[in-house]
Amino acid sequence: MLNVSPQPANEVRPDAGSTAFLEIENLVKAYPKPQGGHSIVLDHINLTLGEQEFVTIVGHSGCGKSTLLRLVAGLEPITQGSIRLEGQPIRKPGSDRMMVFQQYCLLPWLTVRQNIRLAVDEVFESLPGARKAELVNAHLEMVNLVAAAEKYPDQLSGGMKQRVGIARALAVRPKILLMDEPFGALDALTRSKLQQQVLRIWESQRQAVMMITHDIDEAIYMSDRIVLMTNGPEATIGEILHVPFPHPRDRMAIRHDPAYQQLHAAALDFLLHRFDRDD
Ligand SMILES: Nc1ncnc2c1ncn2[C@@H]1O[C@H](COP(=O)(O)OP(=O)(O)OP(=O)(O)O)[C@@H](O)[C@H]1O
Repeated sequence: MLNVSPQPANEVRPDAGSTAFLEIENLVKAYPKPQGGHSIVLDHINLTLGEQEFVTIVGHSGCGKSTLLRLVAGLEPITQGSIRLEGQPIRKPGSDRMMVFQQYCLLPWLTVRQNIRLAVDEVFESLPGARKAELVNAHLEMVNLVAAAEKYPDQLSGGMKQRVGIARALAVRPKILLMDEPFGALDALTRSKLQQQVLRIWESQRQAVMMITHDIDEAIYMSDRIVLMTNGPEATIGEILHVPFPHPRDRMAIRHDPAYQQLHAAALDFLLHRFDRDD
């Protein structure tokens, strides 16, 4: 039987074959309280990601998952500790770290093509126009949106909007893709199709991904490691589950593997028994 036993949370290693790429070390994030003092949201987070690794972050609502992603994106200052990408401390946002949000954040007055082109224009300012157009076309194709390229966001379904968001993020060739519940607003069927589509893209062009999800099946299907966070305040990494299935993955085939059931049970046990939460 495959080993899915959790790694101790503070001995986090990238997968074999990957180099240490993103390093989060003793990361603390605190926010000031209105009545004075601080509330610590994230407490001593240690995590290392390989440059081709797909990691999911799972934890109860409010534990600080989005905060962690925003810190990696450089959207907020860290309180203590460090985050380094290829050895360089992250201090501000950059096109090497692109975010995809649950709510699609497309500009409604621009077409699908223009939404993607805008990002390409901003990041590859000096690239010839024809080359930028090629990049946009390649990414429209990647997410099967060529036929919808001249449509506006309000003419698209939720799944199509999210595909635009993903194409826009990938078109600027980030070193790491940060996804905050990217399928959270979609119906089950669209969600399942888009999970598969994103996984196929990732399998063909491997890059570092950090993705937040509340869905254990999604985490097992898509990621190499599942980072389970303890409850907030002062949340930290409680456990990390290694997903042993090689890529490309077949959703139905892995579901029948005993290791799948074991992983599922381990994640549920963590969330429901060891770090339960009454909302
Ligand atoms: N700018 C801020 N100022 C003060 N507190 C904040 C700020 N941003 C987030 N928090 C607090 O940090 C905690 C973690 O929030 P965060 O959104 O990161 O959690 P989450 O795990 O992503 O939640 P969910 O799963 O519901 O999206 C919450 O208690 C939240 O109220």
